[in-house]
Amino acid sequence: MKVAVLGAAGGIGQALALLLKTQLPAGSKLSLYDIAPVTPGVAVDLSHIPTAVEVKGFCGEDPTPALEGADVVLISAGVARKPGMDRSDLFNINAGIVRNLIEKVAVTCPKALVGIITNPVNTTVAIAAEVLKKAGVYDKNRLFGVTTLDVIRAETFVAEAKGVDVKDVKVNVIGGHSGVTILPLLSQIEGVSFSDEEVAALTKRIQNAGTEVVEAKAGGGSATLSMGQAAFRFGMSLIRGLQGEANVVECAYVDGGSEHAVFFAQPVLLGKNGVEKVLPYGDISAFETNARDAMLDTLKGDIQLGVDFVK
Ligand SMILES: NC(=O)C1=CN([C@@H]2O[C@H](COP(=O)(O)OP(=O)(O)OC[C@H]3O[C@@H](n4cnc5c(N)ncnc54)[C@H](O)[C@@H]3O)[C@@H](O)[C@H]2O)C=CC1
Ligand SMILES: O=C([O-])CC(=O)C(=O)O
Repeated sequence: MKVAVLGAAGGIGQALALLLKTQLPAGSKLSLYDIAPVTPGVAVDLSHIPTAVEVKGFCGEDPTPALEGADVVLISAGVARKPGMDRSDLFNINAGIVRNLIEKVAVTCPKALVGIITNPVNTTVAIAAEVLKKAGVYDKNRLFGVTTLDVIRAETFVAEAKGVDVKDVKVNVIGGHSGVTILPLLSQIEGVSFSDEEVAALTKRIQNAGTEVVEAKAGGGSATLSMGQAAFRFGMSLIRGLQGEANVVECAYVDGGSEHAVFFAQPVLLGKNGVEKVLPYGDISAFETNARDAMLDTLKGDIQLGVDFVK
């Protein structure tokens, strides 16, 4: 199994690379790429950790050597938010970065499963899809917007609020990955109940959790360590699916035939070809139905921005 991390010298990339180096299955290859010249050094640093995972680092303008033979590509290359910015403010810089990287993926490892972390995810995933379509290699089952951070935040905050073991809390988060497009389905969580006020407050906190970190870091960036963990969880689930493990389910932002929007985050069953099956997200409350319907104009607008960028 070969995993490539693009943006590997950054805050997310380094945290993710550490987790992958220590926990990928024995015999795996880890390939780190970033434009930053420090990247080969990050790989040398990690290579001193005694695990049976071979790690190589690449820098410069061309990611091709890092992508050769990759089964999974996780992309966190780009710029992060500062206080006062929305994720959409990152579009101007990150749209072109994702387009250029995906052009190389399309040529070098068109069959790889690709997880996009770079914001604004609602739009960058649409950009990636259009680039892959142009290259004639688009497979909707192999492209994912990584929304796992919303899931782990929801699970953490619910466990804290209800005083239950976080291991027992499973939350589906649907929609997209910004503001009102993030919709945690709190009504479905087994074993806990919430007042209307609690639902409103928890939903808002989960939607604004990225901003909570951006403000706490006070100009020093956005979530990196929790995102590293989230990307690791998602990347490992992709790998477990590729290896034929049964019942590997994650929420992700996919082109899954949703009635709501071309791309929509919902639970998917992962397998040897990426998305094995898009799963229904189940019954939702009146509050959640309203929130879902209210997000759709924003989400569709975000997606269209990506489509137009490539056209
Ligand atoms: N999907 C999600 O839930 C989350 C997404 N993010 C997003 O992830 C992205 C990365 O965040 P951080 O790691 O904190 O940023 P960072 O600034 O620490 O790292 C980004 C890295 O990308 C590299 N880079 C820039 N242009 C590149 C290119 N053309 N090719 C290869 N590498 C390039 C930089 O050299 C840097 O090392 C941001 O867009 C951020 O908004 C952050 C948190 C959560
Ligand atoms: O908020 C940001 O800019 C980074 C991000 O996507 C998150 O933490 O969810």
